[in-house]
Amino acid sequence: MIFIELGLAGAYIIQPEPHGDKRGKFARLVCMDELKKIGHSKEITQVNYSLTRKKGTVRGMHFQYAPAKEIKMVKCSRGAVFDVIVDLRKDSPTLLQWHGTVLSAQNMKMMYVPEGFAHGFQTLEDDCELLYFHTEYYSPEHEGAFRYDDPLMGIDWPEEITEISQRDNLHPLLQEGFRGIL
Ligand SMILES: Cc1cn([C@H]2C[C@H](O)[C@@H](COP(=O)(O)OP(=O)(O)O[C@H]3O[C@@H](C)C(=O)[C@@H](O)[C@H]3O)O2)c(=O)[nH]c1=O
Repeated sequence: MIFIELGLAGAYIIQPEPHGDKRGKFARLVCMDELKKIGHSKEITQVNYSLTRKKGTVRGMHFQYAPAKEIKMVKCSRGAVFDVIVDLRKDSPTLLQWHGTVLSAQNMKMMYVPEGFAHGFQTLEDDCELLYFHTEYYSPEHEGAFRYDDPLMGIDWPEEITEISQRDNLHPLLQEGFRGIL
């Protein structure tokens, strides 16, 4: 398991190191012992799954406020997605900066999303499956979100947007002068 530091402090790409043989592959995806290397000690409370049917679909941008703020690790287990995180941490020198990486079943990469970050993705193929490993329980009353096309961060989605939930389409833009969360 390799941890690749991103320009947004505390965020990583986790690169699993699969063992291959003629049957296929075996890989560890989450290992609390290895995660200590990046200072991670919180337990995983939930593992969630999503299937997105259509190429070009966007889901996001989502986060949870304190006291339900969470770390999540995101893995694409089928297909390929452009996965995006946005730094929303108050006083962070990279506040409102975003990072996007292709996660695919093939490359096995996982996004390590720290607390205080928003997350979203766009599918690059039909029928994409994601697995999420969370450190907090789902808490609708602490959910936060903003629009995927918020000009404050100007995420450069790689594909034409073909599908988005009504809820995601109605999220507000972040206010001018937004100072972050946490
Ligand atoms: C996120 C979530 C949703 N739900 C329910 C609420 C709703 O009825 C249904 C679908 O929820 P949503 O429309 O919010 O699903 P979705 O838009 O896929 O939400 C996900 O988006 C990506 C970008 C993330 O980062 C995830 O953490 C999560 O927020 O599932 C849960 O029961 N538990 C959960 O943890």
